[in-house]
Amino acid sequence: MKPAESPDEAKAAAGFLRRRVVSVRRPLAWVALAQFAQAALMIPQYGLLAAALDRALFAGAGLDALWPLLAPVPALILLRAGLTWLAEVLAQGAGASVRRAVRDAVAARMLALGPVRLGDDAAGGLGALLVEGVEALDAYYSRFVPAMRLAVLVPLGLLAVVFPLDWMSGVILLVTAPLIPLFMALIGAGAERLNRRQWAQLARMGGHFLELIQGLTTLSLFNAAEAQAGAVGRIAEEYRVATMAVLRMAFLSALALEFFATLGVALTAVLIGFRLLGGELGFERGLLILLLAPEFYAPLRNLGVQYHARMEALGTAGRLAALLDAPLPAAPAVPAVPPQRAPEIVFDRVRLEYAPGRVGLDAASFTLPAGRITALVGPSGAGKSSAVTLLLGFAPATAGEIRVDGVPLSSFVLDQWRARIAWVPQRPHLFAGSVADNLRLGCPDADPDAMQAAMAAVGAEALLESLPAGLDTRLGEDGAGLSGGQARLIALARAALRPAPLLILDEPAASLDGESEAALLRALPALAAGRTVLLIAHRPATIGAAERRVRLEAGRVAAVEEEVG
Ligand SMILES: Nc1ncnc2c1ncn2[C@@H]1O[C@H](COP(=O)(O)OP(=O)(O)OP(=O)(O)O)[C@@H](O)[C@H]1O
Repeated sequence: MKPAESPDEAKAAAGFLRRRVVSVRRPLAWVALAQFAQAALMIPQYGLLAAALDRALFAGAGLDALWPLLAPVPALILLRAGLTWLAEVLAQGAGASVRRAVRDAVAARMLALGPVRLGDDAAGGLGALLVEGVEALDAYYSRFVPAMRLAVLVPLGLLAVVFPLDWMSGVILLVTAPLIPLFMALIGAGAERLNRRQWAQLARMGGHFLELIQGLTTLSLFNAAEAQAGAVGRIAEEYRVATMAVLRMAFLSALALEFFATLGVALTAVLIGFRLLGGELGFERGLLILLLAPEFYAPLRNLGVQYHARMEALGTAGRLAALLDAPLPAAPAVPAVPPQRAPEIVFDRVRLEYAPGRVGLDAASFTLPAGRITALVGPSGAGKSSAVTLLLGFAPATAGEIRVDGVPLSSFVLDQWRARIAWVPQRPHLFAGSVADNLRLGCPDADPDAMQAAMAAVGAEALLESLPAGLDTRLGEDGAGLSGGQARLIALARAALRPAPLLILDEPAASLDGESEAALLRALPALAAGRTVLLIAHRPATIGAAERRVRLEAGRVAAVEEEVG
């Protein structure tokens, strides 16, 4: 996804943030109430202090006379502290709940879109979006939204108190207050653009870092690690420049806010001072207004401080909105039930065009007969994986149709259809966890006996014996701790364990030694029993294990060979 730059995308970002306020409306209402109550208690607190000082200074009152005025003050301070704490806890809860909901939604969307539709996004960029991007939303909901409400409620409330006390001070507050939001809005537009740029740099840097880590071996071997590290360094420098621009803007706006707020307080103080001297205003009243004046500007200044939270959230919301609004594969109007038994699959003049000019399959017609092993063969780029991409529902056919027992593939609900498929991709992924955890992905309620049988079925008994804790052996991320061939054997056992009538194997013997390959090929008929098998194969031995061979060339079927006898 590109950085959110156009006005439409900026609007989508703001809409995205607003829509989510609704989901935390209740806790945020409580936050506003607690904060407003906390601010309201300031009035009796300062009122009592002003009265006590007035009596002490001008009426010579002793501690006995002042005691009833001062006694409630500590209780008011404690109560205000309690309310501040409560508002903070509630605000943090609201922020956390939005983050959780957005992360769940983004993760679900990524799963629903699948690898082909997500293809434009570098993994690092998506990772940054899920982690830092969602994190940036927190302060918007836990700080900015409450600050915005308080910036309206408290000044209005205080004006209602100050006007009856002294209309002149009321007018000064009323006139100077709008200058702060006005100035904020003026610099806001520039800050928004800078924040989006900063975010785009961060996503780019994430992508480069991930590539650097994933490709470390290749880069070291080609002596290119330094060049790549240099590229990361350059991007980090660009990120620093973008960040400094954001900070400069933040400091500039803070300076302006402080200036206007201080000016307002100073103006109020000077006018109160003159009128105190002239005897036009009582001391108690003047002092109370003077104590309240900074509190009048405080929520507005706080809003200015929290404004960068909005900018930061807007910087990532555009990308989150684009991801969450990306069109999902259309669900069938009248879903069909996918087959329970080995199906016959027909590709009927199927075309897959990933993007204009990027053709994976071109009017390809072939059949995978029910219960038999069909090999898709052909040179690299011929369209073999594209056929699998279509079967797995990661992309829809651009033209033509795939039928499963005569029913169009598009009439199945994707999840239900995928539940009927056992798949071993070219580079199978193993997750951090035990071997058993990885096997159970294929069949969640498989018991240890079934798992051992599955390992035996793919000729992996020797591997199982060599693992220090057998099925309970812990694996690192992406099967770290296993060789490529060992990881493939576990992925094959995972597919063997899955009770699915369609088995798709993408070059199953890749990275296996001769002995393991022979064991796997011996096990293949048992593995394939009762299933329709699609085998992508390059190696002659693997191709030989198939009963039918469909040769693809440049996305088209070049030949179909049937085993005789
Ligand atoms: N996600 C994608 N986006 C754009 N083009 C793609 C994508 N995946 C594959 N292609 C293109 O589609 C064509 C067929 O690729 P495919 O991966 O299906 O070939 P293959 O026969 O499986 O090759 P190999 O044996 O190397 O795996 C290629 O020209 C490839 O560049």
